[in-house]
Amino acid sequence: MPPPPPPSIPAFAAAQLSLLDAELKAETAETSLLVSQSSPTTLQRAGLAVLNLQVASQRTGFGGKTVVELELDAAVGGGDIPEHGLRTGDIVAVQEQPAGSARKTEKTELRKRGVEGVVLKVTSGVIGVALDKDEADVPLGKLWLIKLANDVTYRSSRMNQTMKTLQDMKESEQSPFIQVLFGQGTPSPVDVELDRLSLKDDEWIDPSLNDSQKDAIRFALAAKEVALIHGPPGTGKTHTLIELILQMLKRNQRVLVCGPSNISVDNIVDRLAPHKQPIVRLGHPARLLPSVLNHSLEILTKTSDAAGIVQDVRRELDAKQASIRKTRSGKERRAIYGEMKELRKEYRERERGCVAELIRGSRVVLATLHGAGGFHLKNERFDCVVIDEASQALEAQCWIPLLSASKAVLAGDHLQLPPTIKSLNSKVRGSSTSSSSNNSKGTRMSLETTLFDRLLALHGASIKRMLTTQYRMHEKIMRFPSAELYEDKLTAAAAVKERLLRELGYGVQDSDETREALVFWDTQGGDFPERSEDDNNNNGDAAGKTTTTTGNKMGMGLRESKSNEAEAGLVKTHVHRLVAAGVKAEDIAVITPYNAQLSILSQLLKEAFPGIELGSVDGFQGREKEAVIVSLVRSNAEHEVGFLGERRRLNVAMTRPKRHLAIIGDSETVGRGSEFLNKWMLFLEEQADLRYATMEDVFDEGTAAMAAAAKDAQ
Ligand SMILES: Nc1ncnc2c1ncn2[C@@H]1O[C@H](COP(=O)(O)OP(=O)(O)OP(=O)(O)O)[C@@H](O)[C@H]1O
Repeated sequence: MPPPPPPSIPAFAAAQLSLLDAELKAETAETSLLVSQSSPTTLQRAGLAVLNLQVASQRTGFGGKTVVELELDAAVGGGDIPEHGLRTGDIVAVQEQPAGSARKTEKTELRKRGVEGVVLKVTSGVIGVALDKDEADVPLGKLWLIKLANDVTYRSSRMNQTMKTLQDMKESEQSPFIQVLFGQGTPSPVDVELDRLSLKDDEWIDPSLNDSQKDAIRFALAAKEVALIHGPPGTGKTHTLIELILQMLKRNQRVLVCGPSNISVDNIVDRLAPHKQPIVRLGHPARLLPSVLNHSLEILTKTSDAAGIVQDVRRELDAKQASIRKTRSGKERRAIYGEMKELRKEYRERERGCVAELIRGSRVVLATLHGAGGFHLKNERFDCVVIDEASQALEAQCWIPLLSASKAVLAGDHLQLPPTIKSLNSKVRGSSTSSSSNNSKGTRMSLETTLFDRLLALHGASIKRMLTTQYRMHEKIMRFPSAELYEDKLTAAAAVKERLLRELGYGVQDSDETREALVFWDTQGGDFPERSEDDNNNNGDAAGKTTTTTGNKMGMGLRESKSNEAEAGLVKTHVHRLVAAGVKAEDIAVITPYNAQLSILSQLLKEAFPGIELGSVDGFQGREKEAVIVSLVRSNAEHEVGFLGERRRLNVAMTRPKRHLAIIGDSETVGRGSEFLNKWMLFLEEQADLRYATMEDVFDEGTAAMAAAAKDAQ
C-alpha cells in the first residue's frame, strides 16, 4: 500500500496546536500540584523557595527591565541567605510571604499577586531578579521567592504563535522551501551542484575534517532547501557545523544558528568565536555561559558605538528609581512613576535602534529556537537556518526560526532519545505506541515525532548525510550500536579505537577491569530480583530528562519505578575495583533508567566515592565519561522490561563511555524483552568479558570492608 499523503500545512498546524495544548496542561498540572500542595517551609527545604526576603535595591537592566536585588529581611537578622537551590537563569515568582497563621484563601490570594522574573545573580547575601513587569508591581513587605518549574508557558506561546502563522498561511504565501518541508514539493537534486562545489584541499578552514564530515558539508552547502546531518554519538556534529557555518560565510550567506537549549547554542558560540567573524548571541544574559557573554546583545549594546546614547537614558532611569525609595508622598511617587514610564519608552526605542543595527551587521546570529522568536528578529531574513541537536527539539519549536529562512540544515541523531514529552509520560513514555492524535485528514501525529524524523520519513535518505568516524568509544564499545543501529558504518578513529582505562595516564594499574573495554555482569538465575515502587515506596522512573526540575526533586514522581538492591551492590563492587586500580571516581559514571535505582545507588556510592557521577540514562544524553556502568535493574519471572524496550534509550546508555563499559543486568529477563535486546544479550555473552554474578560478588572483600567501616563510623 502506498504511504498516506502528507497532511496539508493547515491540518498539520492544527494537529500540532492541539498536541501542544495537551502538553501544556500536563506540565502546568504537575507544577501547580507541587506548589499548591506544599507549604513555604517544605518548598524551602526542597531548595525551591527562599523565605524572609526584602528588597535591597532596584535598577534598570537590559530591555528596560527592572532588576530587584533581594536580601534577607532585617527582621530575621539579615546576613547570608540560607542554602537554596536557585541559580541564575531560573524563572521565579516574587511574592508577599504569607504569615504562618494565614488562612488558605489568603495564601492563595497572595500567590496570585506578585511578579515573575528571571534570576540574574546569586551571591551569599543577595539574589537579583530581572522582573517581567514594572517595579510598581513588586509586592511590599516580607517577600519570598519561588522557583517555577520551568518556562513552559513562555515557550508554548511562541510555538503556538508560529503554528497559527502556518495554519493561516495562504497557498500563495508558501515558499518552495516550506512546501518541500511539508511534502508539497520535492527537494531540488544536488548532484550537479556537488561536483561544482568540490572544495579543494586548501579551501577547508579545518584541515583535520574527516571524509564523511567533508561530504556532509559539501552536501549541506549544495542543497537548495534542506539537508540533514546525521551524527551518531561522538562523530563531531558540532565540529562539522562550525566548518559549515564558516563556509557559508565565505559564500556571503547570512545564517541563523539555533539549538533547543542554551548550552547547545553556547557550545557553538564558543567554538565559532576564535574565527573572529561578526556574530551575535541573542538571549537572556543570565542564561548564557560566561565565556560567550562578550557576544551577547547585552554586552554589545554597552560596548558598541551606538551604545552611548542608550546608556545616558539608563542612568537617568536609575536615578529616578533611586529617588522613589526616598519619597514618602504618594503624589510625588506617582509623578516619578509617570516620568519613568516615559523614560522607559525612550530607553526601549533607543535600545531597539542600537540592537537593530547590531543585528543587521551580524552575518551569524545565534539563539535558542525559542529565542529566535523574540522581537529582535521580527523582520530579519536569513539564507539558512542551522539547527543543532535537532532530534532533541519539538517540531513546533523548530518552526520558530524556520519561518525566516529559505533553507534549513538540521544536525542530530534520530536514533537517540527524542525530546521529553510530559503528556505521554503517565503510561507509555518513550514507547513507539505513544499517545497520538488524529488530525482532520486522519494522519497520526505525536509530539515525539521530530522535524528530523518527519523529513527523513518524507524524503528518505537522499536528504541526509551520515558522519561515520567516531572519536569517543573503544572499538568494542562501538561495535553493537554500529551494527544494529548505524548500518555497520561507524569506525573508531585511530586515537580512540584501542584506548583502555589502564592507559589513562595518571598511574592507573593493569587489572581485570582496566584492561577490558566491555564487561557484562550477568545476574541471571533469580538471585537479583527487582522490586517495584509499591514494595519500597520510591519515586518515579528516571526517564524524563527532568532530574533538575521540581517534580523529581520533590519526589513527586507518581509513576511506577523499579529498583534492584543486589544489583546496586554489584555496581558498588565494580566501582570499588576500578577505584582500587587507580581510576579516579571523577572519571566514572553510573547510569540507570530508573529513579528508584538511582536513589539506592546514590545512598550506596555518593559518600564512599565522592566525585562519582550518578544519573538517569536520559539525563546523560550528550555526555561522556572514561568509564560508564549501566545498571539495567529489570529481573523478573515475567520477563517484563518496561521502557528498557526503547532501543533509543539503550543506544544512549551504551554509547556514553570512552574506554570502559560495564553492563549489569539479567540476560534471562532482558533478552526476552525485544529482538534488539535479545541480540544485545547474545552479543554481550560472546564479545564482552562475561561474569556470572553471585551474591559473593556483591559482598566482596572491598565492599564488605567499606560497609564495616561505615558502620563503625556511625
Ligand atoms: N575530524 C576530526 N578530527 C579529530 N577530532 C575530531 C574530529 N571531529 C570531531 N572530533 C572530536 O570529536 C569529539 C566530538 O566532537 P563534537 O563535540 O563536535 O561532537 P558531537 O557529535 O557534537 O558530540 P555528541 O556526539 O556528544 O553530540 C570532540 O572531542 C572533537 O574534537
